[in-house]
Amino acid sequence: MKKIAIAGTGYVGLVTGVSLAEIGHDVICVDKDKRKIESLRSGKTPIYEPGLEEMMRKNMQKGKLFFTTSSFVGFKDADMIIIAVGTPKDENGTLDLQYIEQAAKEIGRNITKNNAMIVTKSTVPVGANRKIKEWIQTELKGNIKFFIAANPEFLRQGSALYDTFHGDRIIIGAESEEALDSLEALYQPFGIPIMKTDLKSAELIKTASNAFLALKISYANTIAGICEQIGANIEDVSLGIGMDSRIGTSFLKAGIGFGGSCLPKDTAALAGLANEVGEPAQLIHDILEVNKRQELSLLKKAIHRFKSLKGKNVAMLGLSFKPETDDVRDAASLTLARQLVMEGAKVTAYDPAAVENAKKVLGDLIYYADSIEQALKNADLAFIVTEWEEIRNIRLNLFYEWMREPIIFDGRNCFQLDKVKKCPLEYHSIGRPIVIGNSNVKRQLK
Ligand SMILES: NC(=O)C1=CN([C@@H]2O[C@H](COP(=O)(O)OP(=O)(O)OC[C@H]3O[C@@H](n4cnc5c(N)ncnc54)[C@H](O)[C@@H]3O)[C@@H](O)[C@H]2O)C=CC1
Ligand SMILES: O=C(O)[C@H]1O[C@H](OP(=O)(O)OP(=O)(O)OC[C@H]2O[C@@H](n3ccc(=O)[nH]c3=O)[C@H](O)[C@@H]2O)[C@H](O)[C@@H](O)[C@@H]1O
Repeated sequence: MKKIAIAGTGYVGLVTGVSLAEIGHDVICVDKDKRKIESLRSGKTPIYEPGLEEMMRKNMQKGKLFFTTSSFVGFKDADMIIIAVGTPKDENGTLDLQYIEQAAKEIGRNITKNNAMIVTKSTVPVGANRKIKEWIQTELKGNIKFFIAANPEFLRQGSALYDTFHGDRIIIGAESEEALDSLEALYQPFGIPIMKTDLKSAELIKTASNAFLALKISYANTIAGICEQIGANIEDVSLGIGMDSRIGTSFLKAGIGFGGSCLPKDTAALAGLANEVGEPAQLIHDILEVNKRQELSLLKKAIHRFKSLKGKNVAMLGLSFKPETDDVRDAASLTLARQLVMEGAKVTAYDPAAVENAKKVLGDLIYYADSIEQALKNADLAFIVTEWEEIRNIRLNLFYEWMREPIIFDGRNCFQLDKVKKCPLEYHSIGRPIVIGNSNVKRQLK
């Protein structure tokens, strides 16, 4: 078994570290963030990810998994170091490599083992692994040989552990056969198909994959717009398109747009790369344009419906960029909340996991509720932004019971239209006809 160090204990680093410990390696996770490391040492994961905390504690108890803030302690005698630090968007929309550079230099200063493998899991622009090699080399003491490899990560937040053990493929890119073979051996126990390639191809596979997923969503959202104009139903249209096995049904779900820390950022990075190398790539720019419009499409419908939202009590159900995560990075909820407030609305939001993170971004711009009921009480209209199970399972009559006016703008098409029709609701969704439900309504919809 190898001694493996991980730089960065975010979604990717922590899940990777826990999973490698689970298959028997000795893992030490290094992070600059003292609070995170303290929390991890006490057995608490700072992120919400199903099954992760239990597996982490088990491996800590077995003595297979450690956490430190010290690069020296983490990297000094590691056989392999996996870089999993963040690569956020910089002000030009490209991937910011400052944390990668710091980590690479710390690795260079601290590695002692000859033939150590330095593996980059963070999503990086094409060419970054070459830079990583140079950054390590500038700091190396003595004549230590090391290998670099690109090993992009494809896990999804909310199902990160499941994806690590059941992913579709593992991509490894390296300059030498030795490095490729060593990584192949590491990943064989996961029983997932492994593809070996060169460094640049591995790097490009990552951003091109995320941009393709984003493309499918923007395509579905574009078709949803057409559905609204002609009175068709996007749910059926997407299903019908996706039943062609060459297309596939996944990632064709129309909604309020894609968010999260990766799809928007990686699509922008790919568009940036195309610009940089002088390759026309309007298609990739359009993916982002469609998404920007989509985030505000429901708001437009609400403004059209009410003429003005000034003074309206608006309930917002869901803040995270998708269910089963507390992450609000690039979530549609943020754009929508800000815009609603600009329109003069009073917004009260509920989310089962993401309120604390949303508060860090939105502060007291909006109100936060402890329950769906509290958010909906006396609301003039409600937006559904994230399809948490709890939200999908609301008994439809409760909208009527709790809200001042049961008028819903559903950004995730949570409810079937024939069920809505039986309830006293006004229901607007994405790519489907507006439904004015059962007229057995005590209050007249204004
Ligand atoms: N979140 C996701 O679902 C996925 C993310 N990725 C990519 O993986 C990378 C990491 O993403 P996340 O885990 O979401 O990031 P994150 O922001 O959750 O975590 C990054 C961690 O790195 C730490 N860090 C920064 N500089 C450091 C250094 N020099 N040494 C040690 N630790 C350092 C930070 O304190 C932070 O805890 C990004 O490039 C991202 O694009 C790839 C696939 C999935
Ligand atoms: O590089 C990354 O970080 C990861 O980015 C995405 O994973 P993630 O951001 O966790 O979330 P997704 O499940 O892809 O959802 C992204 C957004 O698209 C939206 N979406 C997804 C699917 C769909 O059909 N329609 C749709 O609007 C979701 O609501 C969400 O806002 C990819 O799915 C992962 O493979 C990749 O590893």
